[in-house]
Amino acid sequence: MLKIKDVTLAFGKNVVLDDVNLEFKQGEIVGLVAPNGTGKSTLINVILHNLTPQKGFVEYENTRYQTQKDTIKLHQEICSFPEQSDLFPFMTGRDHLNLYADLWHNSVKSVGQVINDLQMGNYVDKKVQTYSLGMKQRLCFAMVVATDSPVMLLDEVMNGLDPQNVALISQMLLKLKDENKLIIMASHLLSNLQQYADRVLFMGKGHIIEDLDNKKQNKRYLKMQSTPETTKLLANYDYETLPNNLILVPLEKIEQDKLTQLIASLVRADIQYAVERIDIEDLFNKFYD
Ligand SMILES: Nc1ncnc2c1ncn2[C@@H]1O[C@H](COP(=O)(O)OP(=O)(O)OP(=O)(O)O)[C@@H](O)[C@H]1O
Repeated sequence: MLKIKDVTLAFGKNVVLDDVNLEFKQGEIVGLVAPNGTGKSTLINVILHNLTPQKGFVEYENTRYQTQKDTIKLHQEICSFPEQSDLFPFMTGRDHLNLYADLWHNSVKSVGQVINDLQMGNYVDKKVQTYSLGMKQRLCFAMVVATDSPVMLLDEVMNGLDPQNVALISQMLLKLKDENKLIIMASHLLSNLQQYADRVLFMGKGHIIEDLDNKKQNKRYLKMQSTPETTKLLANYDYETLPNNLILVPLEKIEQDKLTQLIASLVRADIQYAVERIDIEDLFNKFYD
């Protein structure tokens, strides 16, 4: 179990984390979602001990960052996504993977398997200086996988990837979850996160403003754009309008007859609608006006 206990971190007067408490379990994919500059990377840096909070602590499997020995132990268990600028241009991708596997004493997962899983065979033996942005990004992710560490912190792992690579990495994340890894990832790719995240933490003003169980979003809504015509049709219904002008009508509150009537009037007026769950993008619009 990874615990964040009473953590407060401020840069001068800018309180980025204000008494934050969180617990994370193995086998969980957790998305960190918030607008730019809210504190996602700061939270990841606190977990890594790159930043020391003014108050509170981080604890993993009953160990805190107290002594140098603790820090070494925790850094064997937690691996973060490297920056592309950390790569060595004159080394090959395979050299990087071997380096990370060695540093984290991974003797279980073979580097060959990681290369196969991430379809890197055709370029992994070339020097990194010949790689495109997307190839480097895939290598950085593969380096984390090669550590086989139980906790993986991924800050913007999908940046710069084409849809096929996004799908490949998403598939790999599910495999890692099956291997009982705890994966915490900051991402702005909300529809992608929705496909596999177990939990989504929305951050704002120093706090976790919503801790969403993404697997239990069963409620369905009738969704449509807000226009004078739709608001007139909905005059006798309960609904909410998000800042992006999307109307959400909760279906659980409408009787069957009234719903049939409403849908018939939407069809007659040629108004586009959908019946869906509330998605992460809708919630983003709701929370960040
Ligand atoms: N080293 C630092 N010194 C001073 N302020 C900092 C420092 N690092 C981050 N901040 C501030 O902390 C706040 C949170 O930044 P952080 O990088 O954690 O946001 P983020 O949610 O990860 O943003 P993004 O989506 O842009 O990556 C911002 O106001 C930022 O300016």
